Amino acid sequence: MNQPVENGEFLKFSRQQPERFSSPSQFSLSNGTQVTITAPGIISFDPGQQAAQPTKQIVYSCGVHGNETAPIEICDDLVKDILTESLQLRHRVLFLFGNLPAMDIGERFVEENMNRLFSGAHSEGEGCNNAERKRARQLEQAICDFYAGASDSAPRFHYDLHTAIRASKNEKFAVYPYLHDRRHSRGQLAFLAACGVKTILLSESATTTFSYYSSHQHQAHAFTVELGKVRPFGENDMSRFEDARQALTRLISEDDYAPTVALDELDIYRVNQVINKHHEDFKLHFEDDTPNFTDFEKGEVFASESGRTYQAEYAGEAIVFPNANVALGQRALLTVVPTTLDNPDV
Ligand SMILES: O=C(O)CCC(=O)N[C@@H](CCC(=O)O)C(=O)O
Ligand SMILES: [Zn+2]
Repeated sequence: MNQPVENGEFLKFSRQQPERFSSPSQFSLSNGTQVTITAPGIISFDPGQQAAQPTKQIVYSCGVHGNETAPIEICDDLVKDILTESLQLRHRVLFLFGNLPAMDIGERFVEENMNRLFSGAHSEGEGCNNAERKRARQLEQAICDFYAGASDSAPRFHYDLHTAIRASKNEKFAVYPYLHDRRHSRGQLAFLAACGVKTILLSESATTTFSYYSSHQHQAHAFTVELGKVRPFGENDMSRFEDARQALTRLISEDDYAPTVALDELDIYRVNQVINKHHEDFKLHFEDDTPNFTDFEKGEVFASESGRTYQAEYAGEAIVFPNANVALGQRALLTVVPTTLDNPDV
């Protein structure tokens, strides 16, 4: 059957003519790849007879924040390459283009930060069923259905691709969600390093982010991956994303892409403080253009609000994702301190 996505322009049609994908559809490419479109921005591929044994189950998500465009462009290109058969897959892969309305207005979100709505947070609180909550539910369901489509023993992966709001001393970095009783994976650190991501933040608490959802609910190897800085569509220097593009391509198209890394090549931090905003007068005590990973002296004040100040507990404690302009109750700042990973899993 002819494939109904001309020139592989799945993202373009998802944004401009979402009604084309208002009911689920399936079709096959001439190379045997089976395509399933569940909704605008949600498309999965199964290489069928061409699949490696064992197959991996890989999720690439992007645009959970609508203005983080470089990962959207990378995923758009990969989907086009698969649909036009210039890329042959060896593994099952699901692409999720998260927040289409926010992409259209070039903003992080429309009503609510979608990356605080997973693991059931979309259904908490009264009477709020906005588009971002519905989409978070739909994205969770897409992941459930996708992982259910292969044996439980097929390893699961989810890379939730972002770019950061501000400049960063370490341009590319990843958040490794809290693993509870599971061990960190050396192979995953090597894959991230191949993407150019050599700074890793080990989270030490449950969150309502997308990557934590896949990690905790589905035991996936899952990460929030920050590939650079937020820029409008068309204004990214894509040469800065070339390593990531190549590694993401190789993972889905090679039987067993298994890069290696020496742990001492990595900068590993653990999250020390998760500072939430509780009052409207919350303010940061450093300049707006202070880059991520700027470190502070012990006792220096990071932020304050009515009744509280937040300060460095360690010499060299560094800031990540500072943002005073978040909703009450949400994270306004992470602080991190260097650590080591003594005994990672394979
Ligand atoms: O640069 C910023 O302030 C935000 C960039 C971003 O969207 N980061 C993610 C991190 C999610 C995580 O902690 O795993 C977010 O804030 O949602
Ligand atoms: Zn983001």
